[in-house]
Amino acid sequence: MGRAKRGKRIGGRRDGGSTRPQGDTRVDRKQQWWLEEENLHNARLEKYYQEQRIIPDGEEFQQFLEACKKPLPTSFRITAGRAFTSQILRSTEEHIPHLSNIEFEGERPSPPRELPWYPRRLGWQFDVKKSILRKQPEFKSLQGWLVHETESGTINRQEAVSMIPPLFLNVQHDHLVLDMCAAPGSKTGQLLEAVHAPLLAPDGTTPDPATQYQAVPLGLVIANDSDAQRVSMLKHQVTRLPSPNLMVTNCDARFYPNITVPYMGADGEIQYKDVRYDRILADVPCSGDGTMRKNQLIWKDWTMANGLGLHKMQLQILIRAMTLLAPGGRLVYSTCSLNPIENEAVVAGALREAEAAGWDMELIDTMESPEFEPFRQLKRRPGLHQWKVCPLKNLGALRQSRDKRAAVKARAGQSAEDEAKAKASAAGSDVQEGNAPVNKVGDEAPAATEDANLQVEGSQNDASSSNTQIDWVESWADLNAEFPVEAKKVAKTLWPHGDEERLKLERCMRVYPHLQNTGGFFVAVLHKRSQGNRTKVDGKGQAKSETAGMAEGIKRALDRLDELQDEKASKAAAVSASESTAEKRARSPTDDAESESSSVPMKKAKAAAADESEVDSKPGQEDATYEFANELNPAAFKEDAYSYVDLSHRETLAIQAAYSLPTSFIRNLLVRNLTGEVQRMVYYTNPVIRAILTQGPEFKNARHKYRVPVKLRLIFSGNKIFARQGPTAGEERATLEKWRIVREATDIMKGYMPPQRIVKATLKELMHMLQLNYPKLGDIEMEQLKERLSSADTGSYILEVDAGVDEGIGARLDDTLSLALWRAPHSVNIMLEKQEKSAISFRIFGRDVVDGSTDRYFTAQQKGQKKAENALATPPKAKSPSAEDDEMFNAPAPAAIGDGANAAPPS
Ligand SMILES: C[S@@+](CC[C@H](N)C(=O)[O-])C[C@H]1O[C@@H](n2cnc3c(N)ncnc32)[C@H](O)[C@@H]1O
Repeated sequence: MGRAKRGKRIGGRRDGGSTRPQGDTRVDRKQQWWLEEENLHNARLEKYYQEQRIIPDGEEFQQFLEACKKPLPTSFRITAGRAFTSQILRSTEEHIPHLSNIEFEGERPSPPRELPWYPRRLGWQFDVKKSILRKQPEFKSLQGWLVHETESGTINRQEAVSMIPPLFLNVQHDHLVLDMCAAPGSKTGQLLEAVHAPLLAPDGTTPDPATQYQAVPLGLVIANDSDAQRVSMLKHQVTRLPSPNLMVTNCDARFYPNITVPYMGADGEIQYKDVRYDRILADVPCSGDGTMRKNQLIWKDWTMANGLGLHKMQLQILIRAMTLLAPGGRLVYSTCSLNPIENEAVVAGALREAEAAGWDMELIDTMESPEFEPFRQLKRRPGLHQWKVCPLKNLGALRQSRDKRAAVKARAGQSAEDEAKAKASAAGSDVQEGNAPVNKVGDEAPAATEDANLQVEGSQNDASSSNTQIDWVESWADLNAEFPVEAKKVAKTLWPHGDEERLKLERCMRVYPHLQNTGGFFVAVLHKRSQGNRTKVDGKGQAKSETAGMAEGIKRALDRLDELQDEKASKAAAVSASESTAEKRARSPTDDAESESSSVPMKKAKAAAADESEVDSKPGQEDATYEFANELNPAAFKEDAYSYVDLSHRETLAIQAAYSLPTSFIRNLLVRNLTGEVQRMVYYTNPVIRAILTQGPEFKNARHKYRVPVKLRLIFSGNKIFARQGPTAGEERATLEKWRIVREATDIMKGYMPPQRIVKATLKELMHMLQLNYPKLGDIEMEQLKERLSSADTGSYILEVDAGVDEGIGARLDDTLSLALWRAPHSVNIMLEKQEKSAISFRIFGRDVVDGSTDRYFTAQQKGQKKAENALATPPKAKSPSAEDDEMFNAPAPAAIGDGANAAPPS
């Protein structure tokens, strides 16, 4: 029973969003409990942290407790590096004067204020009651704006403290990043944004705005979570920020698999190596007591056992992270718990393990390093050198039971002796054994059974329990001396070892609620200096690890492999053109091998890597279906295949020709079927992901025709790029009409569009198009615009609006705006959902100019009908994790979000 409960807690810890599906009755329980303020008290929790001395006893500890009992302010961050980033920042600032000095029902709510430690003014926080948001007009309008922008992905609701760990990773364009415990994905969002647009340069200065944003950077983010349900929330969250640089996996972080890739170093040789990451985030499952301001049930449910039960798993995850980190790489370990057992004890345990393994790991001093200068204003306390341990939740019961047994034993011994003496004195003769009424030892005293555990746990769970005594144990040796059987199950790493100063644990960061009105958090930033004696060597004597900055070597190797493939293909084409069938038959079978002679070491390395493949194969499996591949996998895993497109397929060639795309681009087009045929939706990934998915032994191996990355349990990758238009009865469409560029691909395609496929528009023309929403060509009243659009062929375009100001219409655009445009035979459409068009209109024109009446997809009636249809067709979905539980960010009526903008527009 106890174990099941703990398991649930691990998977269910929430941070930056809730996991609870709509209609979950636990939400009601929470709300009910929330209202009773006297519940915000837990004598054991308070005593535990007082005795741990996480904060000096006295006045400050009281301030800490008071802050823990106040509701958490709302915070959000503005998506960095996108076309509208500066516009959103300006809108946020423009709201402030309107929200200052407002009095409502006797209160003066405070306007949003920036988080002083968040770089480039992109983090914000405010503290306003829901009743004010609903009724007070200016705050109501702020809420409407936040709803629009959150849905558009330009604003992200996130707890302020949860924004800290990714900041200290300072992710750059070429970083290989692993987010080990990623769901629901608030921090993954930050990491992904940073790969596209780093918040800071590597030295902590502001990056050059001209090069800050890259649509397809070299690096990648792998977001992983072991909980299948939470992984689907993660997928939902990250697809708000479409990226070709993301993979989502579903593995246990403690055993996160090695990913093997080709790598070309300075010597020009291609070797196969295991990926070692430049940046790793281990935001591990924890007891979550730092979130008590948001999740007030913590006051009720907290027990010491929560942290104890998680310590071992946290340590295992951190050690795996250290293993997977590239020398020169950086790792952040974080929890939203205040408990040293889950924090300093884990970091110290892992550092000791690293020392033993010969890895040069150290904690980074974030106060000293100039790179972290921008975060100086983050108020924090140093990590602890000392903490206390109560290693067993039932220690009191064990002691009682032991003492009782000893007493019984003593009594039994005493009475036997007394009786013997009495008998001896009465009879004056020898005592006859067996006559004495000796109790069986242990009859009365319960042993240390589960029942005993449960009894004690029950009393500990009671938040109002007056029994606050905590049975601290000085050291593991003391526990072993007292209870050797139990001690064997307890990790020695729970206790300080006396080396905490040497390990510089003070460099860890503790953020407390009272310091700057936030939740509580723990963050440790670690650095790996050099590879020690644990460097793995494969059968060929090649080092399998690599220093930071691997992405470039992977790309170089992939380019060379592509070249070799092209050479081979053109040779084969030349041979088949010039040779007769008879000559072909006579041709030496070694010719093909010779054509690759320059890559002999590579072939050997590939063979060696293929031998390491973990997936089984049996003869005859080549023809098996994808379902069969699932049977190979013990844990059920259903995902469609990932195949890069067949370069010689008719549709691939047609897309390539229609959009004049280089082969190097086309190679990165991905489809979700076994054959690589281009059928309905085409995705795009960056080359490093292609290297992982096509060149690793799992995928190279001929046995794995299924192209389902079973070992990695890949759940999601690829940015939608082309969508096939609906079938046209009886006629073949021209390619440009058939393959539409989807809106998520605008940034990727911008740099590749032929000039004739870019349509320029002024701010006034943009306004006109938004007003018409989905105009027939004949409805366009601006003659030049009408002419430009009418003379364009049907198909996909990028509509480009230059930055500028048009005072006549009250418009201002800070950065060039690019939007996907579809030119149908009789109409044009900006490929955005109506809500997004409204959001853009607000940003540029300060008001919503979009005419809803011509919206063909989202009229109120259709919305209602669609919702009803969906409800019948599909089980209820979990809410967006970023929006749940937060009225501020919830649309009053559910918005029709879905494939609308990407649905095939009528021709
Ligand atoms: C603190 S939450 C992560 C929050 C997330 N980083 C964010 O910012 O949204 C911890 C996550 O770890 C996951 N988890 C628990 N055990 C795990 C394991 N052994 N391997 C990987 N993930 C695990 C849980 O499912 C949970 O989603």
